[in-house]
Amino acid sequence: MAAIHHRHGGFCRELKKVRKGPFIIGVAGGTASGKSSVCQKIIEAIHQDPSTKDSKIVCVSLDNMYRDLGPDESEKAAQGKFNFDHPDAFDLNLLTKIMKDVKEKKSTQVPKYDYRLNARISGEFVAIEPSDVVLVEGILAFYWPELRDNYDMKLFVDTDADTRLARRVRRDTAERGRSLDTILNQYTSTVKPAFEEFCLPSKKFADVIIPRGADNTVAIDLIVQSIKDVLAADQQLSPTKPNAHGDGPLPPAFDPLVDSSNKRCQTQKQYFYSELFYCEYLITVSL
Ligand SMILES: Nc1ncnc2c1ncn2[C@@H]1O[C@H](COP(=O)(O)OP(=O)(O)O)[C@@H](O)[C@H]1O
Ligand SMILES: Nc1ccn([C@@H]2O[C@H](COP(=O)(O)O)[C@@H](O)[C@H]2O)c(=O)n1
Repeated sequence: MAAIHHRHGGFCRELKKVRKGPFIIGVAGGTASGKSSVCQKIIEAIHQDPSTKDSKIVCVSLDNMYRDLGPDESEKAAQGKFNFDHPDAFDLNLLTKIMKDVKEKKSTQVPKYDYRLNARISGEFVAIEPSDVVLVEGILAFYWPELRDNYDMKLFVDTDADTRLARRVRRDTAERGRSLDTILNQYTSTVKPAFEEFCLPSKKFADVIIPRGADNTVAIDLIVQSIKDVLAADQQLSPTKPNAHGDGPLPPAFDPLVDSSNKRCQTQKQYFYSELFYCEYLITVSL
């Protein structure tokens, strides 16, 4: 029941024990499905809303977690023959360390990665500051249970393979210094088989599947609304906020009966969420 308790903590004081760190969202999907674009849209929407504009939201990309290659592997990579879509291509220790820092709301550093050199850029890092919401995106974001278990919400960006390949050709020729021949060889020899073996089966872990990626504004709006609800609940529970309710009665803003009687729900969307919260409240109290 942790997933229900922690997401709508206004109903349940146990929430404080369930999630102390940031709200962590895993975002998986095939290459060029639109994972980064979806994350960008979510971040923009949170920053644009006056009620959440001061919340800290950050994206950590598994693209920066590729491990260093040995000389033979580098040679293969230069020819487009190294399998960057296999779990072994990633630095799991680094990933684990960064997730630990992020969960504990500690500042951390993610190495910058150069796709032209197939290597980390020596001495260059992206700083990740302690955040309220952390998006973790990558083709294998759901693959490792130890990574997956950190997520409070899991999104799978589901874009058809033709569209993804077309986008990858455009992107990798323009931004990653690849020839068309190398891209197509890599795609058929490693990218596609690894997608089918490691990425696609992980779709079953998703809470929300987003067809068409960043074009799916309805799905993104719903996800953003859900994040805003979590941020609002966190604010209510924060001991530093003057309106924190501690062990007292439930705050009116989170009383499901008040919400479902529509006093606080001006829009249909809000009403939908209050109904959803009420259902979760009933499940919670019945356990
Ligand atoms: N909805 C879209 N329409 C057109 N191009 C898109 C769309 N979403 C992403 N792209 C382009 O496709 C490429 C891959 O998108 P990106 O969001 O980086 O995917 P991923 O993070 O899954 O690799 C980028 O060049 C991006 O500009
Ligand atoms: N040196 C590298 C490292 C990775 N790739 C490819 O990147 C893809 C993952 O990134 P997306 O933004 O597309 O999700 C993955 O499919 C790798 O094949 C690469 O080509 N070279």
